[in-house]
Amino acid sequence: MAETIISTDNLVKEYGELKAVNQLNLAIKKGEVYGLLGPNGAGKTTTILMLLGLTEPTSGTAQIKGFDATRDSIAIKRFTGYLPDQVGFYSQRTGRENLVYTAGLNGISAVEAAKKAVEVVELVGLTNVIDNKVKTYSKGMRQRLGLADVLIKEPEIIILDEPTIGIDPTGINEFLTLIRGLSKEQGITIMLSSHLLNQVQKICDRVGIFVKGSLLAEGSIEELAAELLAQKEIDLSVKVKDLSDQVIKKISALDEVIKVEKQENLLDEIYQYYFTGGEIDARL
Ligand SMILES: Nc1ncnc2c1ncn2[C@@H]1O[C@H](COP(=O)(O)OP(=O)(O)OP(=O)(O)O)[C@@H](O)[C@H]1O
Repeated sequence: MAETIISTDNLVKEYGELKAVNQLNLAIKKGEVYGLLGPNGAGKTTTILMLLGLTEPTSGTAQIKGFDATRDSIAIKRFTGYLPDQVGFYSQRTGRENLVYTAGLNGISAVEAAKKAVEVVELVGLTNVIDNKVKTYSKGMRQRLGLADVLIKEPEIIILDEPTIGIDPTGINEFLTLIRGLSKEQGITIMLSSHLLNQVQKICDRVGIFVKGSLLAEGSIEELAAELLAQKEIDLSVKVKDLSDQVIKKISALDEVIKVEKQENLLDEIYQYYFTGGEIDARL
């Protein structure tokens, strides 16, 4: 069994009356891709900031590789890369210049940084544009450059906060594949936050469902689905405009759908679908 590399113990963060993070206990294993899944405001960013020692817990502790996040944050930064949701680059400088500059800030010599920059841009697929100014990069390319910026430090752990926001669908798939590859091919432990289940389920070994500062459930997507949905019929009501009989027929034909029932009133039409779980939303 792999060792625990990221952990929190009854971690709490309060902002006045608000409990942004409430008695959080996490244990993330070395080499895992772990997804913190929750809606906006659930406390994901606050948790990440506490893990990195960038904000102090109200109570409880956060540790990475046995180092306390509050007391030993400098040690943690040496082996942990952090990709925030908005990565700041000098837009008038090229990708290469930005990488070499931040590598210098991390104590890497100019010669070494120049060499490593070539390696990491190859890994993230930016070789062709590395000498273009960052202002010409798309959001997806900026995220890749952000990842290159993190990789240049050769981290053992990478923490990403909502890494796919603003990227187009093709870019999202490529970026997620890249992240998964880093974990599986290089053994890097990945923790990422997201509010999008379909993205988290694509790449994460385990997922923690985080709502209003608390972890509601945790496990692989298969375990969570089994636990939450097994043998349960879900009654789903959807308000729609101009839904044709043909679409209703198609929905009825899905394996998961037990019954489709149309209800009408004067103001709107409500369609109810009964299904046993699974990927109905993705397939609609
Ligand atoms: N510095 C702060 N001062 C006061 N309240 C804060 C502060 N930072 C976060 N909060 C509040 O704490 C709660 C959790 O915020 P957090 O940013 O951690 O959520 P999140 O899950 O990352 O959501 P999002 O994706 O929207 O950032 C929110 O209600 C937020 O308004």
